[in-house]
Amino acid sequence: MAYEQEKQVAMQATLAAAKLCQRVRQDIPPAMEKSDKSPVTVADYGAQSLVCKALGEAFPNDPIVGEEDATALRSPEYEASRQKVVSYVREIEANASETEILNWIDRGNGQVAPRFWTLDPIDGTKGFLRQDQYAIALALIEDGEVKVGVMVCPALSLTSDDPGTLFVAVRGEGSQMMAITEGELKPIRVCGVEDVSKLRVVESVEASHGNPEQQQKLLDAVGITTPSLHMDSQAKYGVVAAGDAALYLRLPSADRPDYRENIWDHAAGAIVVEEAGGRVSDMYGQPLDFSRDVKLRETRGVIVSNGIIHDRVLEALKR
Ligand SMILES: Nc1ncnc2c1ncn2[C@@H]1O[C@H](COP(=O)(O)OS(=O)(=O)O)[C@@H](OP(=O)(O)O)[C@H]1O
Ligand SMILES: [Mg+2]
Ligand SMILES: [Mg+2]
Ligand SMILES: [Mg+2]
Repeated sequence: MAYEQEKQVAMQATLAAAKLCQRVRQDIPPAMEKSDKSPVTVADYGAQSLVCKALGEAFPNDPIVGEEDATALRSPEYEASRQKVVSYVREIEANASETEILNWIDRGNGQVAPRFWTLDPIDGTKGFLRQDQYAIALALIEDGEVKVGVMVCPALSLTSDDPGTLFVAVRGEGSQMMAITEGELKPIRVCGVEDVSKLRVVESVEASHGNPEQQQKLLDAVGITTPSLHMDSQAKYGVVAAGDAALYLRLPSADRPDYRENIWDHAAGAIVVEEAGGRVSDMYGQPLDFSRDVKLRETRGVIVSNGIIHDRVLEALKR
């Protein structure tokens, strides 16, 4: 099977990161503020450290484009947070030094290349802080295409009482999911359409990450009457891939028309949905191009669907 080593390493690494995130969340972490005013926690740093360590060992030549870097954490001001990151990472990597742990985080400062990984160590940090949904999202991009994607959603329960679901996809080989404590992967498929009005839709929790008014107008135009589920992070892609929702809408925010999506916020989710039989595009039907830049410069809005209703949504958007 193609990319088998990449798939296994990515799964092990993101599961270790998920374990760290769950540990941090038991202790109710405070958030630090980044220069763009968005939150980051010791779990974001710890998760990035663990995933980058594993990838660096298995694939030393692959750059990693990660969301976080250790600059703030190295400053005297964040001494206490740094110590916490070190202590949580050492619960999993017992012999790691502080220098190693910070250097692993900074492995995520790689550049887009013909083959590279993109990592969101915690997607949905606000959800993580609220005790809601979040995801550890990792994808391999090669020759202009996402080839492997893994998302661990430690607070998402789809199969059993076990909270925690892992999604994984390899290009051309379908998508799978498993309950994280069970360890057995099962194929997943998007849902069909019997009655459009009853289709389930997922949207962001944070109103500013989309355009709730426009999204509601669009749903009215398509004829969907079921109230949307609001969920943080790429878990939204997971529920579409697993057939629990038919549509994920993310129209450009009216307050921030200049905002461009980051590749790590979509790459893993996109391949998981596509390989489950769904479709991912921008609001004009254009595919998302993860191979050029850290930002999806040409992408306006993101539409994720079971495939069947995609054109109907794009048509309604045109109108
Ligand atoms: N204005 C704007 N528009 C679109 N997207 C934005 C915007 N601001 C931030 N972000 C990114 O949203 C990521 C979380 O997305 P979600 O859809 O999960 O939002 S939410 O969790 O429901 O708030 C979040 O990812 P994380 O930083 O990893 O949490 C951000 O990268
Ligand atoms: Mg963030
Ligand atoms: Mg994110
Ligand atoms: Mg993040």
